[in-house]
Amino acid sequence: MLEATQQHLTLLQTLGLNHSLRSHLAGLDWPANTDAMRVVEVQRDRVQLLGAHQRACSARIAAELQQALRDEGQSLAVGDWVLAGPDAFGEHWVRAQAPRLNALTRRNPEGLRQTLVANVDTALLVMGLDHDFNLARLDRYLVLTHAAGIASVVVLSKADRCAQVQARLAEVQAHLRACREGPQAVLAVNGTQASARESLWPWLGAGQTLVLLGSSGAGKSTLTNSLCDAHLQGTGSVREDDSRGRHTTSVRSLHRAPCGACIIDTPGLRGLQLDVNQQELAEAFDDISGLAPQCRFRNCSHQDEPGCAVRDALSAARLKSYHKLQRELGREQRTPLQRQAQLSEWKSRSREARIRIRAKSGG
Ligand SMILES: Nc1nc2c(ncn2[C@@H]2O[C@H](COP(=O)(O)OP(=O)(O)OP(=O)(O)O)[C@@H](O)[C@H]2O)c(=O)[nH]1
Ligand SMILES: [Zn+2]
Repeated sequence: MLEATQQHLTLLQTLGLNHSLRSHLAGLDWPANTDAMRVVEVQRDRVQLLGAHQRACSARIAAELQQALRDEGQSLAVGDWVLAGPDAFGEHWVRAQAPRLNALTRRNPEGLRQTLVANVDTALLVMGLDHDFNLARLDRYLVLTHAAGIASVVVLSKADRCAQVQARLAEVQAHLRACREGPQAVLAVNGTQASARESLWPWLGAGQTLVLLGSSGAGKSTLTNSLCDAHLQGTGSVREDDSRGRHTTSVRSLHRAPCGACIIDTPGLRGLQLDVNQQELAEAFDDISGLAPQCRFRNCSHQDEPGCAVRDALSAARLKSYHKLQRELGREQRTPLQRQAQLSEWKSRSREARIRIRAKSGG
C-alpha cells in the first residue's frame, strides 16, 4: 500500500506536488479507496480534480469535510490538494484536504474572507501597457502576494501596442526602487506570442504553480493560452476608451502547460479588498518600514513632517499608495458583521441606560 502510495506521489509531482506538500499529504489519515488529487476548478457544489491518471474528474465534497470547512469559515480553492475517490456507485467524493502551504485571500464585498487560490509558487501580476497601467493597483496586488508569502513577477502585457515600453519598465522599477523584497522581475511581453513563454521561462519549471492576477482585460487568459500553447481560455476584447475588459473569465481554473508548470487563470477582480492587518501592510511596504528609522521624528507619518527620510527617498505615488491602504485598513478593520454586532450592542446599551434613567427618576 505504501509502495503504491509513493508511486502515486511521484506521478503527482508533475501536477505541482512538491516536497513540502508531499509530506503534508503523507501525514493525512488516508480513507480507504482514495487518491491524492489537485483541485483544478471549484463549482457550486462540485470540484474538478486532476490526479495521477491525468484524467479530470468531477467530485462532490463529503458531508463531514463540508461541515469541517464550514466550521472554519473555509472552502476548497483551486490549487488545493485533497484525498478523493469513488463510492460503490462510481460517484467521486472529496474526503480530506491537505494543509495548505500558502493561499491568496481577500475580503469579499460582504467583508468575509475568501480564498482565491492555494499552494502557489509565483504570482504573475499582469498589467496592460494601455489604460490598464496603474501603479496604485500594482501596489495593492504586491501587498496581497507579500502577505501570502508568494513570490511575484510584474508582467506588463500588450508591449506590442505601446510605444514607450522601456519608459514604462523604468517607471515600475523606479516606483519600487527601495523595496527589499519586491517583485522578482518586471517584464514586458506580447502575451499573444510564444515569445512570452521564453520571457517567463525561469518561473515555468516542471511542477511549478503560477497564478495570473490582474484586472479584467489585462491579458491573463491570452497569456495563459500562450504559456499552455493551446486555446484553453476564452479571451475578450477591451473597451477602446479605457481598456476595461468584459469579465470574459468567470471562474478560476488550473491548466497544465507543456513545459510542466501549472497555470491558474483567474477572473479580473473588481476592486481588490485586502485581507491584511497594519503589521502585514507595513511588512509589504518594506521600503517605507526600512527607511522610517532614519526620519527625524520616531512617530513620523511621512506626510509633512520635516526631516522625513521616507518622503525624500520614495516616489510620491508609492507613498500615496501606502497612505491610502493604511486609511482603508483603518476603516475596514471591522467586518460588516462586526460592525452590525457593534451597532446592536450600542443600541441595547442605550436602551438599558434609558431604562436606568427612567427607573432613577421614578418614571
Ligand atoms: N496586442 C495584444 N493584445 C493583447 C495582449 N494581451 C491581451 N490582448 C488582448 O486584450 C484583450 C483582453 O485579453 P484577455 O486575455 O481576455 O484579458 P483577461 O485579463 O483574461 O480578462 P478577463 O478574463 O475579463 O479577466 C483581448 O482582446 C486580447 O486579445 C497582448 O500582449 N498584445
Ligand atoms: Zn518620515
